Amino acid sequence: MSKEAEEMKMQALLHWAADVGISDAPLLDSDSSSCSLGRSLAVSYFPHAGGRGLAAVSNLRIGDLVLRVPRAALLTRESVLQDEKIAFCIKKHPHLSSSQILTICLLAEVDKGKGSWWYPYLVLLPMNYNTLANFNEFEIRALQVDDAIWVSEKAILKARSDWKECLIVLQEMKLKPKLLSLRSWIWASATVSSRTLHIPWDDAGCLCPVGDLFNYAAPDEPCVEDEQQHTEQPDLHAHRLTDGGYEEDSASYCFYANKNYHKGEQVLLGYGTYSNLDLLEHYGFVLLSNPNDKAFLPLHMNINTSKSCPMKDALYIQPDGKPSFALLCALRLWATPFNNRRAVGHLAYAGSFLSNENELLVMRKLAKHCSKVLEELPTTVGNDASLLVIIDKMLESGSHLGCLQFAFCRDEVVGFMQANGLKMESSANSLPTAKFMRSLERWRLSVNWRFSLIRTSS
Ligand SMILES: C[S@@+](CC[C@H](N)C(=O)[O-])C[C@H]1O[C@@H](n2cnc3c(N)ncnc32)[C@H](O)[C@@H]1O
Repeated sequence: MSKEAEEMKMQALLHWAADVGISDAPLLDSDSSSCSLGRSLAVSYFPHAGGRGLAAVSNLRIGDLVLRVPRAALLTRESVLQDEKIAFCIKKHPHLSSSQILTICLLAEVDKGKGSWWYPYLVLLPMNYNTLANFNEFEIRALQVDDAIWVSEKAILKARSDWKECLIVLQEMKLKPKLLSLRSWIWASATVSSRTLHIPWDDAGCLCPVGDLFNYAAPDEPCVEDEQQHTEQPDLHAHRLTDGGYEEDSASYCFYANKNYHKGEQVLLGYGTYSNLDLLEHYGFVLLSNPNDKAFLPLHMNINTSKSCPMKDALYIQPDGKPSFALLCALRLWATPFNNRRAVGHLAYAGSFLSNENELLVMRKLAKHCSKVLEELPTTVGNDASLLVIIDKMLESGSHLGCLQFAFCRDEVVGFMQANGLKMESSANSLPTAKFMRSLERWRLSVNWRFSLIRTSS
C-alpha cells in the first residue's frame, strides 16, 4: 500500500471511529469532533519501537485517560455472531475453542469486504506478521536453542491443526477461496494473537479499533519520579493506574497513561510480562532490553524431584545475570551434601542462604553451566552483533549485497540465500523480492532473539 493510500485509509478509520464514539478526549469534554484523535493522541510512526503507533499530542500525566473505545466498536465473538448466517454455521461446531471462533469471525468479516461494519478498521490491519507460526525452517533453525525451536515447531503445528479443524466451517460459510487457505488462517490467528485485548465476558478477548495501535513497553518497576507524582495526585483512579481495561460504568475499553509522557513521545502499553520468546511467539518482535526475559538453563542436577522441587519453567537466568529464585534454591540444595539435604531442604526452598561454601559451589556450577551452553551454540555474541549490523544494512538499502560480506558465518548466510531460492553468486545482480525482505526481517528476529539470550548467559 502506498503511503498516500495508507494515509487516506487512516483518515477514514479515524472518522469512522469518531462516529462510533471512540475518543481521546477527557470524559467531561463535550467537544464533539469529526476525528476520534487529536486531543491526547495522534497516529505516528516509530521505526525503532513498533512502527505505527500512538504519540502524545500534549504532555500527559500518569493516570490520564487517553482513549475510550465503546463496547459497540469492539470486534468480539458476540458482536460478529449478531450476524445470523455466521452464528448458524458456528453453532453446528460446538467443539471449537473460543480463539478458533474469533479467528473464524475475523475471516468472515474480512470476506464481507465493504459490507463489514468494521471495514475501515480491517483494511488497516497489517498484511503480514512475524509471529513464530510464520517462520520457515531456516528462520526457526536460526534460533539455535532447542527450547525455542520446539516452541516454534509447536506454534506451526498448532496453526495447522486449528486450521484443519475449522476448514469445514469456513467452507460452509462459503468464504472466498483465498480466505480458506492455511496462509489466511495464519494471518487471522496472528491478528488475534497479537492484537486482542482482555475483556471480562469472553476469554478470546476483543479486537479494539484504534486501541490496538498502542505499541508495547515491558511493564517495569514504577520509576521514582512516577511514584512521587502518583502520591501527589488525588487517589481517585489509583486502581486504574495501569494501562487499561474494560469498564462497565462507561461501557468502554479505557486506556490510561501508565507514566508521564512529553508531547511527541510514543504512548506505550504494557500488554503483560513476557519473555522475548513469548513476545516472538505471540507478537512477532523481541526487545533488546527486556526486564522480563528468561534464559532457561537445562540443568541436569541429581536432586530429589519431590513435590517441592521447582518446575523446569522456573529455572532461568534473569536479564541482570542473576539466577531466578527457584534456580537459586535448587542449586543451593544441589550443593548441599546428600545426607544433609533433608535437613536443610526447607531452608533452601525458602530462599535462605545456607553457607559461604554452599554459595561458592552454586556460583561455580552456574558459571560452568552458562559457559557450556554458550560453547555449544554455533555463534558468539560478537558474531551475532556483527550479523545484526549487516542484516540492518540490507534491510535499509533493500539489497542482497550485504550477504557477500558475511565471511564469519558463511554457512548461515548460504542457508538463508538457499532458503530464499538464491545462490550467493547471483545475489549481487538481482533485486530482492518483498518475500525475501520479509524473510530477512524474520531472520533478523531470530538472530536478535539468540543475541539477547547469549548476552544474558554471558
Ligand atoms: C497491538 S499492535 C500495535 C500496533 C502496530 N504497530 C500496528 O502497526 O498496527 C502489536 C504489534 O505491534 C508491534 N509492536 C508493538 N510493540 C513493539 C515494540 N516495542 N517493538 C517492536 N514491535 C512492536 C508488533 O508487531 C506487535 O505484534
